Amino acid sequence: MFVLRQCLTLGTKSSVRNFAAATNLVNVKINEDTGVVIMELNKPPVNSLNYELLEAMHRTLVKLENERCSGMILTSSSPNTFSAGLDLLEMYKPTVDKARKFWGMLQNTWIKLYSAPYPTVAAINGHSPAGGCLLAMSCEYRIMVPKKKIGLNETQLGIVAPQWFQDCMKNIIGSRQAEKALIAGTLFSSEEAAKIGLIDELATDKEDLMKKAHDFMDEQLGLPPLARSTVKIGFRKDTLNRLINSREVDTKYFIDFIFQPKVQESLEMYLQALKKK
Ligand SMILES: CC/C=C\C/C=C\C/C=C\C=C\CC(=O)SCCNC(=O)CCNC(=O)[C@H](O)C(C)(C)COP(=O)(O)OP(=O)(O)OC[C@H]1O[C@@H](n2cnc3c(N)ncnc32)[C@H](O)[C@@H]1OP(=O)(O)O
Repeated sequence: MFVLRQCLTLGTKSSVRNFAAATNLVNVKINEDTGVVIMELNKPPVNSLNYELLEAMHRTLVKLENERCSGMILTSSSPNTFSAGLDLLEMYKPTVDKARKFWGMLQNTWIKLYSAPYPTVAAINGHSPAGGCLLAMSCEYRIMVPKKKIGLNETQLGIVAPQWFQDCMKNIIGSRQAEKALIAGTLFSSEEAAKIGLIDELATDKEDLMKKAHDFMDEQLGLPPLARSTVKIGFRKDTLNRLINSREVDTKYFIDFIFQPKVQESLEMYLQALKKK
């Protein structure tokens, strides 16, 4: 399998097809021999997750259900950032309708990604705060380049990571570590994240990152797919159902929370600080 993949990636026999996407916010390539898909987030400069990017991801995930997709590697085209998390502009002075639509699409995308039956790997080639960390945590396996930051830093911004973000972290690093990290809003270095198990492997550089992602995929493709996915969904169903059964309440929390004047003030200050950097 490894040799076959090397031949394919080195281009001796090009069987990689661009997956027709309605936008260029995600670049999607499917290897027609192995069925492995690479989904590259492509919203410069930092892949902040606005409605349009989430919608493009969601549409791709739906489309993959009807393709011969055997696995998916999620990565980013940005040189420095995997994803900067939710687009703060979606939360800063939106209309209620816009905020509701945005949150609904975030929920849709997360449900699809978290419940994908095929193996999913986050090839984290840059910083991955907040919603970026959520995307990475929703994959089954995480590999990260050195000296970048990852974590649910919401508390530090004066906002609260939603319950399902928190659940994802708890499922990966355990309740005690997650409680400490969430209360403090810790952003871990790649090296620290590897120590506590928030990421599974450290890569030496971007080339090594993709090699390791394909290695993990090769291992998974050797397993009986139905047994594999049944176990995966068994582990994830409580977390999934917790959101699925309370989507409306979760949306109401979000709307009530972001429309508080203090939260809007914090967002404004944070946005200004980011612009001044
Ligand atoms: C009871 C409670 C119930 C329910 C919960 C209710 C509410 C919860 C609500 C929200 C949950 C939110 C989760 C989130 O994801 S919030 C987003 C958090 N993200 C961050 O804190 C990251 C911010 N960005 C950075 O730290 C950096 O940009 C970086 C490290 C990712 C990359 O650094 P660089 O130096 O490479 O790039 P910059 O110069 O900083 O940025 C370039 C450019 O991009 C703009 N930008 C950055 N991040 C965002 C973002 N998240 N949204 C929008 N825009 C962003 C930045 O301002 C720069 O813009 P300009 O080029 O200056 O115009």
